[in-house]
Parts: sequence; C-alpha cells; structure tokens
Amino acid sequence: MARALSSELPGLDDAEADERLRSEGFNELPRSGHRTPLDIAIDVLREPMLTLLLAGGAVYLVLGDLKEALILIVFAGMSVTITLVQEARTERVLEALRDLTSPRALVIREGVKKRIAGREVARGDIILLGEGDRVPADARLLESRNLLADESLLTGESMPVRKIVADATHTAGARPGGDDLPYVYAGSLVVSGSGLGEVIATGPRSEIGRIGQSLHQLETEPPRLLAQTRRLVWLSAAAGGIVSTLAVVLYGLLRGGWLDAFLAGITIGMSMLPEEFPLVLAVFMAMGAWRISQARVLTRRATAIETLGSATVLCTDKTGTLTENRMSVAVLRTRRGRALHAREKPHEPLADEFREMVKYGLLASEPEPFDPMEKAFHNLARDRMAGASLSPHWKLVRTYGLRPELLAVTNVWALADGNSNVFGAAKGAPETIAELCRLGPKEVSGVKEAVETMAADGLRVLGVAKVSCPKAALPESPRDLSFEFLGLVGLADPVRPSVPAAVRQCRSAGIRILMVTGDYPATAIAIARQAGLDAEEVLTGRDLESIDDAGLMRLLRNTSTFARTMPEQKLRIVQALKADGHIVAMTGDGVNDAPSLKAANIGIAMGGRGTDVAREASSLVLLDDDFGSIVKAVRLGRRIYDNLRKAMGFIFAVHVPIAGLALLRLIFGLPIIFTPIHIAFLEMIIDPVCSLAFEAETEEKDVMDRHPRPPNDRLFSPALIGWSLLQGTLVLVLVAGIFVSTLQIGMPEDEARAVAFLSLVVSIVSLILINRSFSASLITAFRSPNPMLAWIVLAVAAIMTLSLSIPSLSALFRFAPLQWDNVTLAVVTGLIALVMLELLKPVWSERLRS
Ligand SMILES: Nc1ncnc2c1ncn2[C@@H]1O[C@H](COP(=O)(O)OP(=O)(O)OP(=O)(O)O)[C@@H](O)[C@H]1O
Ligand SMILES: [Cu+]
Repeated sequence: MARALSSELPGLDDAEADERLRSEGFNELPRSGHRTPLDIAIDVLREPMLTLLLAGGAVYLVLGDLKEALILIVFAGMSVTITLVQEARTERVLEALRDLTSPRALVIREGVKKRIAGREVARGDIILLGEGDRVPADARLLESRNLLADESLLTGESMPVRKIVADATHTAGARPGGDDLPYVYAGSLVVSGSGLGEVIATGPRSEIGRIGQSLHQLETEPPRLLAQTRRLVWLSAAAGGIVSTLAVVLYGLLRGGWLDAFLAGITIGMSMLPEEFPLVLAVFMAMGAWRISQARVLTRRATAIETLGSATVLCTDKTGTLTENRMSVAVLRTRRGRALHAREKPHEPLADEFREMVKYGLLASEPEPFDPMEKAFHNLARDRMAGASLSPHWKLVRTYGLRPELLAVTNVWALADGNSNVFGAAKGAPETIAELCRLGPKEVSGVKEAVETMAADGLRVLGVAKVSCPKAALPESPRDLSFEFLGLVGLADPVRPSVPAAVRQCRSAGIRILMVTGDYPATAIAIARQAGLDAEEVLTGRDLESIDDAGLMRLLRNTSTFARTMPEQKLRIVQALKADGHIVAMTGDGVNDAPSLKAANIGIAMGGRGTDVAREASSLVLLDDDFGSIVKAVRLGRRIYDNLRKAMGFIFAVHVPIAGLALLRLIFGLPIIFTPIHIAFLEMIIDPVCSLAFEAETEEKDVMDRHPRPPNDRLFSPALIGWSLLQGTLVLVLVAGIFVSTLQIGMPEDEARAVAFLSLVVSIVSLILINRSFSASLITAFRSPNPMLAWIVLAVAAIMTLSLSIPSLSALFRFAPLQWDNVTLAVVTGLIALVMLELLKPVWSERLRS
C-alpha cells in the first residue's frame, strides 16, 4: 500500500460536520463535579448572614413590626440572589476557560488541516495524532507510524500498547486493551509515533463515554488563600457569636425585654460577621483568571494566581519561548568545509555540492512537516532546488525517532520499483550524527570546530548523513547502520522582540531566569546573550549526571544556562531549586516534561506547540507560547494579590465602626443608632459594591520593582490588620462623636441618626480612596483612572440622596429630613477621616508593602 498522504484525504466538509454535531451532539462527556442547583441552594442556606437576617425578621414579626420584618426578608432574598448570581458568573467564567483549556484536535476538513476544539470533533472526521496528544474520539486507524498509546485511563493497564493500520479483516467493535488493534480510543494518550484515523464514535458513544469517566477538570479552589479567609471568617464569626450572646444575656437581665435583647444581639452578630470575604475572594479569582486570559495566558489552576506573585525563579526553554520558532536555513557546510550563507542570495539555485545534503535533510523530515526545522528544509528545497520534493516513487518504510539518548531522526525509504536496497537519511545533533558516521577523532574535532563557529552566532546546528543497505537487513537501532557524513546545516531562529524587555523586568522584579534547553551549549549561550540573560557559564546534561543533589543546589546559585538537558534533568533542577527555598515556575511542552511541570510550583505549558499531556500537568497555558506573556502574567498576579489585600483590608476596616457603634450603644445605653436594616444595607450593598472598585484598581507603581512576596506571607498580615483597625477606629470615633454631640445639642434622634449614617457612608467612600494604593498619595492615585470607582461613588451618592429625600425610604431607615447644614456636617466628618488617614498613611505604607 502506498503511504496515504494526509492531503489526499478530503475528510468531512464543514456543513456535514455541523450536521452531525447537531444530530449526534458534541464530542463531550457529561461533566462530573458539576454543582446542581440543590448543592448551591444548600450552600446558600448555610450562610450565617442569612440565618441572622431571617432571625431578625422573625423577631420583628413577633414584635408586630410587619414592615421591618418584610424588609429583612427582602434583604435575605437579596443575599440569596447575590450569591446565586455570583456563583453563576464564576461558573460561566470558569466554563469559558474550561472550553479553552480543553484539548484541541487536529482534523482534516475539506482537504485542509485544521485545529479545532475537541468537543467539535464529529463522527467521520479524519484526525491526525502525534506524540503527546490526547485522542479526542474513538477512531479507526488509517495510518500508523510506530504509534504507541497509553490506554490506562480505560483499561487500568499502564504499559502502552502498539497500534496498527486497519485492513478489511478488521470489523468494528473491538474493546480497548492489548497490542496490535487498529483502533484508538478517546481519552488515551499517544506516547510515541504518529497516525491518522477516522472517527467512529464521539462523546457518550465512545468507549470512555460508556464507562462514564470524566476527563479534565479545572481546579477552582485557591487552597491557601481560601483557607486563610475561611479561618478569619470563622474567628470573626466565633467572636461575634460570643459577643452577641453576651449582649443578649446582659441586655435581657439588666433591662428586661428579651425580644429587644435578641434584636440587639442580632444587630451585633450581623455587624461583626465578615461574610463579604469569601465573596470578594471568589470575585477576585474569577476576574483574575479572566484578566490573565486577556494577556493570552490561561489559568488552569486558580492557585497559580496567588503563587505567581511569589515566584523567584523562572526556568524557561529556548526554542519557541525565547525564540520565535520560525527556522530558516542560514548556513550549509559540506563535509569538505565549503560553506554557503544561504540567506545572501535567497533565490539563486543551489550549487551542486550542497544539493545532496539538502536532499537528505529533506528525506530525514516528515513529508508534510510540522516541526519548524523540517519546514526550513522543505522551504529551502522549494526555493532553491526547483521545488525538488519527494518523488512519488519513494516510499517510507521505517522511521527511527528522536530519543533522549540518540538525538537524531532517521527515515528509511524504498524505491517503488522493487529495488532491494533501501536508503536511510539521518539528521540530528552534530555529535550524534558524527557518532552514527563513526568519524575519526581528527574529523570529529574538525566538525566540532565548525559547529562552535556556527553556534556562536546563535544558530541551531544539525548534521546530515546518508546510508544505503539491503532491505532485509534493517537493524533495531540506527547505530547499527554505517552512515556517511554529508555536512552541517545551521538554522536561524530569531529571539522574540519582546524578550529582552521582559527579561529586564524580571531582573528588577527579583526573579531569576534560568534557560534550560535541549540545544547545543554554544547555541544556548549565544541565544541567552541575545535575550539578555546571564550567560557566563553553561552546564550540560552530561555535567549534571556526575553531580549529586546537594552539589546541584549549590551550582544552581551561580549557573543560569543549561544545554543538552534531558527531561529527567529538568525535574532534578526543579527539585533542587525548590529544596533551596525557591518558588519555581517552569515551562515545558513535551510528553516527558510533564513530571517537571507538575513538580514546579507553577507549571507553564505551551498552547501552540505543547502537547496535551504537558497542558494537563501545568497550571498555566501560554496561548501564544511567548516568554513575554509569562512576565505579563507575573505582573498581573502581583497586581491581583495587591488589590485583594486592599479589598480585604477595606472590608475589615469598615466592620470596625459598624460593630463598634452597635456595641457602644449597648455599653452606654444610647438610643438605637442602627437597626438590622441599616446594617444589612451597609454590609450587603455598600461594602460588596465598594470592594469591586479594588478589583479594577491599576497596579502599584513598583509592582515589578520589588522582590517576590515570601510564599508563606499571610494575606492578613499584622501590618494590614493593624492599619485596618486604625482606620476603622478613627471612623468609629468620628461617627460616634457626631452622633453623641448632635444629640447633646438637642437634635431629634432621627435627624442625628441620618447625620451619623451619612457621615459613615462618606467615611466608607473615603476609606476606598485611601486604600486604592498602598504607597501613592491620594492625589497621585487620583490621576490613575478607575472608571469602576467613579461609577461606584456615583451609585452610592444616588442611593444616599434617594434614601434621604424619598419619605417612604426615610421612614424605613428612621431618618428625619436633613437640612443642608447637617448634610455638610456629615460630609465634612467623612472628609476629616479622609484627610487624617491620608496623613497617617505614609507611616504605615512601608510596612504594608513589604
Ligand atoms: N526533528 C528533528 N530532527 C533531527 N534532530 C532533531 C529534531 N528535533 C530535535 N533534534 C535534535 O535534538 C536536539 C534537542 O532537541 P529538543 O527538542 O530536546 O530541544 P528543544 O526542546 O527543541 O530545545 P528547547 O529546550 O530550546 O526548546 C536538538 O538540538 C536537535 O539537535
Ligand atoms: Cu459584613
């Protein structure tokens, strides 16, 4: 059978595929772990705030205050709605991200190769499978080049199984498991080789669908932050519970009136409960993942958002991350040392002496190349050898793939006319090709010298060789063939223009960059220099073999460039760095990179050239493979964390005056300042809305000029809590002062309450303004626009105007109409808070930023 070139297969056309997707459904499995409305409802009902609101409503009902009772029940309804809307929004954002992180499939439709989402694969689609791919759907193989699949997800069997091409004797219906089946199954993994198949079953009709397994799940919880937040909520709730109980008992005993006592207790409980924390955290994480996705980086694990800000080392590979991965042949050098700078006269036909090596380079590549190096060979042959491509008489009979211990690709071809000899073409690392050709020491040193010269310009150098042997005598390893050396090819791959600036940013942000590449040492150094990395010294994988872990840890403190490394060595590097106390981000793309991506604190996979396995093991996926995007993500991670701290500090501060006023009233026997309605209004509308302003806040001026945050830093540091207490206490003193003094000069209670409430709301807005930036002054912060904040301030002003001017609302809040001078008084009180805190801020800002 002649090798079916994939371009000869037309595949489905788009209309057909759409039609099948409509009638048979998308290629996806019912998702487990999806929360049902009942789960969500139970969660919502467990919110203590809801219980408090309902209890308050019940007390009012017993007291016969129907209106108050209704209002609290309405607030309870709002609490439920806010939670549900929030859940739905978070779920939607996560859903969108899940779609993007779901595996992609390479299919042929209407004769062209296309990358589509895995869920859009339809029955009848022709799929292309390569090493590291997750098989998107069950398929019958039409072509298999040494295809090995890991079907452990379906069979539990961890040994990969061999796949063969289907012929007429195979009937459908074979089950997974065992060697030499012509089928591949959804959810299994291509461990090596490549192939082409026709989809026979998708979604729930696939084998995995029948077992009812589910695949990828996006982890949604940021464990450390969530744990810290939960702890704080618990502590506050416990404290609130104790204080409220005490208040109820004391009030009941001393003043009688148990219902009033309950109401007072509920007020205190509500005012001390920081129920906004988890809500705000959820919003920040979902919005954070969205913001990071705008920088073309997908978040697979929400933990990455918090870890990004403390990353101290970034290990990056070279090809495609630092460079563009667009290769072109720059230099050809024959065995005799004749060199041609291929880019000088790009369209002139090649001189005869260079043709053979290009031809064998081409034969050592895939007929339809995906690898940029192989594309470069094809391009050169097309442009300068009059389109010499593989003649139809050639037939590929055997491929020896790239292996970590043998960095070369060998293709063996037979002529269709039945000649008993076959022709092997090899290309690969020059050392390896020299070894395959069994070059003598003198020639080896000559080749080495030539490679060094080419590599010093940052070129990737490949050796090319040929061999011919009887068809029957093909050995297991290409080492057993006697190759003839043809020459060296230097491939240029420019450094991405964004890289040097991104490297500089990392430097000022205290993040070290290590380059860990599979390429030749001299090439690694040249590219490292072009990228602006430290490149005094380079260590190779071979060097690492003779060093123990402790030695490696020491070496890593000074060496930043690693060449000819193998994936296991990447893992050792990650582990040694972690043992040295670093927070490690590591990029990777291959199947073998998965362990090091998992081991790193932040595994970063490539969306473009990466394999599904690498993506599944990582917590971030770069959509455009660009190093610059990693730095953007780090920057965003730091900003998100800063803003989260600001929001948390703000909420903490706001609770101080609210709870304080409720307590003061009890202690000093003042008239009722705030009822549960005021508190519900403040805590359920004003606060959460205000915290959103922080999410949209622009980054601190020094985000990328300070050192990474220590990984065990607490979100609620003592400095932050102290600052919040200070702010809250100041507002408490001012508002309580206003309330008491207006009462003293004989102002009616309802008017004094309105003044106090208004001054509290103005103070809350002041707190937002103060906390927008840890470091910048109010005026500087004003210059960086935050449209969200402007809207929020307008909304708060509108709400306050309405509640003071519409009689029915005023009655509800027990506000008397305010004269202008009293409005001014309230606003001025809030502004005093603003000015005083602005003056105090410099004292704390140093501590807050560290
Ligand atoms: N398709 C190929 N044909 C021949 N040789 C190859 C091929 N791909 C890689 N090599 C050889 O193997 C070496 C290591 O390749 P490997 O893929 O490990 O590096 P890499 O991952 O591309 O580099 P980096 O770590 O910079 O991304 C290359 O320098 C090259 O000599
Ligand atoms: Cu609260």
